[in-house]
Amino acid sequence: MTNQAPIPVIVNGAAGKMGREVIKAVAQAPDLNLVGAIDHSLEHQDKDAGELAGLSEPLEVPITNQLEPMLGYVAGDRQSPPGVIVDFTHPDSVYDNIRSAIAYGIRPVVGTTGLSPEQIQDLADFADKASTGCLIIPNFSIGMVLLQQAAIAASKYFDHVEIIELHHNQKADAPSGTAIQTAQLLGELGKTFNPALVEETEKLAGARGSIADEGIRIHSVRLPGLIAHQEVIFGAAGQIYTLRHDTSDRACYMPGVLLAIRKILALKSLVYGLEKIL
Ligand SMILES: NC(=O)C1=CN([C@@H]2O[C@H](COP(=O)(O)OP(=O)(O)OC[C@H]3O[C@@H](n4cnc5c(N)ncnc54)[C@H](OP(=O)(O)O)[C@@H]3O)[C@@H](O)[C@H]2O)C=CC1
Ligand SMILES: O=C(O)C1=N[C@H](C(=O)O)C[C@H](O)C1
Repeated sequence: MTNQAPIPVIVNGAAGKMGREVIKAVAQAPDLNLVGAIDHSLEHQDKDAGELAGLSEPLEVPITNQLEPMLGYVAGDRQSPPGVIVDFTHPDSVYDNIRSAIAYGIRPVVGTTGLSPEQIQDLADFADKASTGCLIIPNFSIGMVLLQQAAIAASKYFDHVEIIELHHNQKADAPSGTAIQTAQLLGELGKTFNPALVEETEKLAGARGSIADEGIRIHSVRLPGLIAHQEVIFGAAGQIYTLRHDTSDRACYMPGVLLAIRKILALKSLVYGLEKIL
């Protein structure tokens, strides 16, 4: 047991599916202190974050849509460790949210997907200049890290691979951040995947999915009833090797989110991917 003051945590996207889970997880962690809950939706302004998240007791933290005043308030508290903001918002807002947080010295733990490689590089440069930790984690579940590691191991032996990601149909971005990261991890091995055997014609545009930089095809499925699922399918003569990860509850992301909040205070730059902090 240490006597260290709890880490102040702000949740952005507090009324969303992930935001509500994060509020519950932070509220139950004795070394963390939920100090702010932000959501742009006017519907939820001034509601108690704990009650909105389904906790039986209020947390006395009202939802607000005022990001910058909240960042300023937490940055001004010199008695506590540096503040952390957890972002599960929207691809359209996440870049600006991260820049604002870093400008105030508040460490961003980012789950929101949809950032472009150029935006991530720009944020890495900004975090470097500010000597401020920033974590961008396309997938917080340990099962996905294990799937990706297994895919990296398999790719040594297979030259053909495609990815199918399946999500609920309220997801804004496609392909998923996780699928893009999985293709990047395989691409980093410097291998050319999927050498074409015939000239292919798409009779319907998109029939063969999108092609990530690494030549790996990604197919996106969106249906009600799904949460988040991914298959990485390797093929070779006479055999198929399939890796699959399924989520059945968003609670699966919370150990990774809490780990990221605790680890970010020791970082001075941007780190991408949960596997780098395990
Ligand atoms: N890294 C990971 O492990 C995971 C990442 N994700 C990603 O997290 C993001 C959020 O997912 P999810 O919770 O399912 O989505 P939701 O739509 O359920 O939640 C997003 C919330 O953020 C709000 N919001 C949108 N824009 C802003 C903004 N500019 N400022 C503050 N709040 C805003 C939304 O309000 P409104 O609905 O009114 O627009 C909503 O309440 C997605 O990018 C998703 O891909 C999801 C699961 C796991
Ligand atoms: O929107 C989601 O739900 C998810 N988004 C992330 C992604 O785009 O990879 C992580 C997980 O797949 C759930």
